[in-house]
Amino acid sequence: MPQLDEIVTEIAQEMACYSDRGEVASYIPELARIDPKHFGIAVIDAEGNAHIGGDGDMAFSIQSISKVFTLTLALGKAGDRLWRRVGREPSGSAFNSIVLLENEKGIPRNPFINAGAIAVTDLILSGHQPREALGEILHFMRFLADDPSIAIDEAVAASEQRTGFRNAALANYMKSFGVLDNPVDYTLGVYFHHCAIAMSCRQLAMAGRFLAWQGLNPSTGHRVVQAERARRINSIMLTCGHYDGSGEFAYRVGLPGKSGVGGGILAVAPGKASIAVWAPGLDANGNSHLGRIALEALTRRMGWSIFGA
Ligand SMILES: NC(=O)CC[C@H](N)C(=O)O
Repeated sequence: MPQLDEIVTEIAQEMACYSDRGEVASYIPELARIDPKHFGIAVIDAEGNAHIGGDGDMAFSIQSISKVFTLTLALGKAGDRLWRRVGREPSGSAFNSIVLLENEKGIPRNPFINAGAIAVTDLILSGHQPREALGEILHFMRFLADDPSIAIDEAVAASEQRTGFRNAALANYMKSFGVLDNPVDYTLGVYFHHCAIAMSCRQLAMAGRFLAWQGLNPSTGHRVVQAERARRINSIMLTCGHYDGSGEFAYRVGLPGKSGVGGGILAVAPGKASIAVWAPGLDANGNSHLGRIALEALTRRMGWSIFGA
């Protein structure tokens, strides 16, 4: 698709010129060192072609984007039982907020806020050692992206482990309601490490293909999940994937998407493309500032919003 190639190149050039790039996450010290000038984009189209722009092959910390893949694994393990320990409604509050947990008896609003993702990680961990659970998550990412080189950035994991007091508070609070089965330290250790997986936009867009093609890996025809499950994961990405910025993201971009504080966003144009962007500067909700602007430009030019051209 030559037109798509041109659009991706144009967007990468446009993003390089922006001066307002948002603020790099500083609460994880290792992420604070990343240069906000980076911008990467990867679009994998229906023919399986990868269109790459800017730093689209540079690895970054995927952070909360990993929550899409842990949710997929946990649903594979527990099916609808998962929804007994986590909800699927937007929270209307920050990704690391604790306020709703008291009223809702330790049941997090959705699997993408930190509390929800910690509860999902705890479910994956049950019956395993932390090392095995982490191995399963990493193996799944490598399999989906068809790339065995994907690895965890240990410096990022250690950095968050040292400073993740708020996540520890969320986990202990849920534990007090009996929502977590495993020792809090074990669950948090696996959570911090899967957030610290490093991937490029190309690798992330590859890994997201099953969500754009009804649960199938389009290049092998291999089924990752049932079509219904892919559709449902997409719906949660649309309503909850950007925390308290999910409404704005739907309004401007019009695709299911999941952000991470490393500045990445995975977005899904069903039947059309799997897309990843990366720009480390964040907006007030902790979502990539330029990443959202780039996705808005892409969906507008391609007519890809799920709400119409
Ligand atoms: N929004 C995010 O990417 C947050 C993930 C990060 N690891 C945290 O727990 O704070």
